[in-house]
Amino acid sequence: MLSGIRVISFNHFHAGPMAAQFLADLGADVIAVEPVDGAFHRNWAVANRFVAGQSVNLLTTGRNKRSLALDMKSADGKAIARRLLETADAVMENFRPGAMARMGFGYEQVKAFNPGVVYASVSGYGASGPDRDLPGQDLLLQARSGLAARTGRADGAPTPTGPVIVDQHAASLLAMGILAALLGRTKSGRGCLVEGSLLQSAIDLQSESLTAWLNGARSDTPRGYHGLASWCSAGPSGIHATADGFLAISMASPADLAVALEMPALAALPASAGFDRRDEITQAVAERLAQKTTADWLPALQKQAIWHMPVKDYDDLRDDAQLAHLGTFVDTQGAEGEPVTLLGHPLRFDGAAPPVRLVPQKLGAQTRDVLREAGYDGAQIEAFVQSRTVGATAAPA
Ligand SMILES: CC(C)(COP(=O)(O)OP(=O)(O)OC[C@H]1O[C@@H](n2cnc3c(N)ncnc32)[C@H](O)[C@@H]1OP(=O)(O)O)[C@@H](O)C(=O)NCCC(=O)NCCSC(=O)C(=O)O
Repeated sequence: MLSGIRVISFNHFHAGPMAAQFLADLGADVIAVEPVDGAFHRNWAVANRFVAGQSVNLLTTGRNKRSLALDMKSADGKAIARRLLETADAVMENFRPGAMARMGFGYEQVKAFNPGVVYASVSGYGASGPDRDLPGQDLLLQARSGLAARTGRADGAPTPTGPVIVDQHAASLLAMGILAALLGRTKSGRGCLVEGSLLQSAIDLQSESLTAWLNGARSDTPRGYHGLASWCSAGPSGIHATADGFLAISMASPADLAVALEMPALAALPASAGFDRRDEITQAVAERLAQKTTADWLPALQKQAIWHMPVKDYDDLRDDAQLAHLGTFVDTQGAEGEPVTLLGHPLRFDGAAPPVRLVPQKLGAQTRDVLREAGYDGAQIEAFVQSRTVGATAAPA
């Protein structure tokens, strides 16, 4: 779909590499440029988090990309980068604001020699403003944005929602922005600067609850599902313990619950009681659910068409027939032939998910190929390797 589109990705950590991977999955030629010692996300893992010699972070975001190791602070590295960037449809980076410009390749600098370029940046807090230089990291932004304060148990401490969800959303938004800019360019001929931030991603994740709050809705419950979304979720929406596990119940009317859970006291209540008497209903339902196992409850909940779901953990996901049907997990071979399991691309096009064309590559695996394509000859490339301007893992051709 994006075949013929060249993306030069200067990303590290999660948000930038993940956004680049979306484009790579869709067929773009994504060249991931890393320092000659490797980017943080390639190297960041204590020993037991390396899978088959590669960091989990690289396995997560390295799919379908070519790897170029390049010292962007050396004169030769800058010359190579310049040559590559002249051919770029899109450039991506997620360093702190100003880092790319210091290396000579900020938006204005690249636009001067590649006027049609789409240039995409993710920062922690925005490219300008009082907090622009703060380190941007998922957990910090969950704390900063209200997400942690509103999540967790109602009576517990602020709780992050899970690993790197803010980065993941920032990546999706950035990929969407890049695609829109590329599409716009086909009509106008002009490129543009696309900027995202983890802060705005974290805010965007809370669009429903925050919009309600901004418009006057308040909850007595500081945290938990009702603290986060009380304005649109009636009791007993939430996760409740059964005798042997947990069940999510969502948006059920008291009358339906009365039948499914055999709670006659609920039968006469109007649907609005789910809001007006939420705490009372929630407590009663929680007590009732705890009396039987999850499996015991399922037939009645299904019969009454109550929206429900047993809470699953990762072990369950591997055996989930629907996920398998969707091709969610891709068992393949890593860069050295070792067995690895990757996540597949989450969208389908004409019924099929984009394939894994390239597993996450060793650092600099395509350095020589990319430099040859850029017009350098074998002797020049080996001289760059010797001087550590580039890092290359493949044998000289
Ligand atoms: C993640 C960061 C806090 C990491 O900060 P730092 O490690 O201090 O890196 P900085 O971005 O400040 O600077 C990167 C430096 O690397 C240099 N650099 C980069 N690429 C190269 C190459 N190829 N060659 C030579 N030097 C290079 C670049 O010039 C900068 O140098 P100098 O100019 O000399 O400084 C920040 O990058 C950041 O806030 N990024 C924006 C938000 C974001 O996407 N965060 C990732 C979240 S991941 C996450 O939340 C998670 O995984 O969990």
